[in-house]
Amino acid sequence: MVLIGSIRVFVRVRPALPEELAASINEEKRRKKWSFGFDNLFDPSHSQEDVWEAAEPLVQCAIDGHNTTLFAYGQTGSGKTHTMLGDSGNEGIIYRSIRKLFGAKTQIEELSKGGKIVSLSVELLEIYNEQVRDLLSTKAGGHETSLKISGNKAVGSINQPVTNEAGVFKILQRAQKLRTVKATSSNATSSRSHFLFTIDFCVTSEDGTKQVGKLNVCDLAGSERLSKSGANVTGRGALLKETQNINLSLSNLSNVIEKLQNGDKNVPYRDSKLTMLLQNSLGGNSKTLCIVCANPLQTHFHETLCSLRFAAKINKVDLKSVQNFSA
Ligand SMILES: Nc1ncnc2c1ncn2[C@@H]1O[C@H](COP(=O)(O)OP(=O)(O)OP(=O)(O)O)[C@@H](O)[C@H]1O
Repeated sequence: MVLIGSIRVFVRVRPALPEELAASINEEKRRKKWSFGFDNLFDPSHSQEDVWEAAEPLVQCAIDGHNTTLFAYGQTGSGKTHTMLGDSGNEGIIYRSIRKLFGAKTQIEELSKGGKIVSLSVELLEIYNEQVRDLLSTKAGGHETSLKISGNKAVGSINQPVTNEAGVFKILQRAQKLRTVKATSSNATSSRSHFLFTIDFCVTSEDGTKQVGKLNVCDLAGSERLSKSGANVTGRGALLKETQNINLSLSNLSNVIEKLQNGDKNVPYRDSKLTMLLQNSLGGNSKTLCIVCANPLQTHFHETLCSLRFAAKINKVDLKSVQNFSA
């Protein structure tokens, strides 16, 4: 993959889950076809390893000193958390990125050659109901405190220096437990917040020159129609507010990317916390990969089509590399 230009888009259609299989048998096939162009398409037979192999060059870009962002977008329950975080034994992109950095024949060793000093630090934030929270806070209830943003930084957030794989895994696992997750009508463990994992690199040469790079990996909260989430039911006001906030910030993200693609000077970064924090990592010389996740069932056809339209909007590819998708 040649990493020139701005945004790459992969689409990943997850397999039907055992409990969904029975429901999908009687689904009527649609006749109408839509065609979209993407950089990569993963069907249900593709593994975490396959997705990692395609995403790895982007992680390498961060190590080489670029501001790089990978984010997962899609309907609730479509496989974003599975793709970005995964489970032990079936790890997703964040865990594999850390292994790439610190594992055998490490990138860190490579970077440290010739007396260079490599320092790394990790930041873990969630954006819940348009409030930025620090998942690395160790104060009791500290992760529920809302942080202000100045420029594109969460004021007072912890940048935890890290030196080894085990250390990063430990803080990541703790942060995952603190993340706001709730049951919705579509997903028993739905992430109700955007999860932002950032690793900063700084390589200082003997003459004092510094090379910095940043890798952001975001597991975004799932988009969902109010009726499907069950949020419009009386007494579920909190869920309604969450769903509205999630949808609003995802539509702001889409607007920002569209304006960047069009070369517009007025990019509405300040319209949501997510785009404020990602301001320096979208556009310009940054490298961005969006993994659009999709549910394979016909019942979710409209949501899948919306996600694919979002993907098509941000991924203006030339027709030579078009792959077809029909739903
Ligand atoms: N490629 C896959 N292979 C097998 N199972 C998968 C795959 N992708 C997702 N799943 C399973 O599907 C379910 C929903 O996935 P996941 O929680 O990752 O969705 P999500 O998009 O993060 O949802 P939300 O936005 O509600 O948090 C989980 O049980 C997950 O293990």
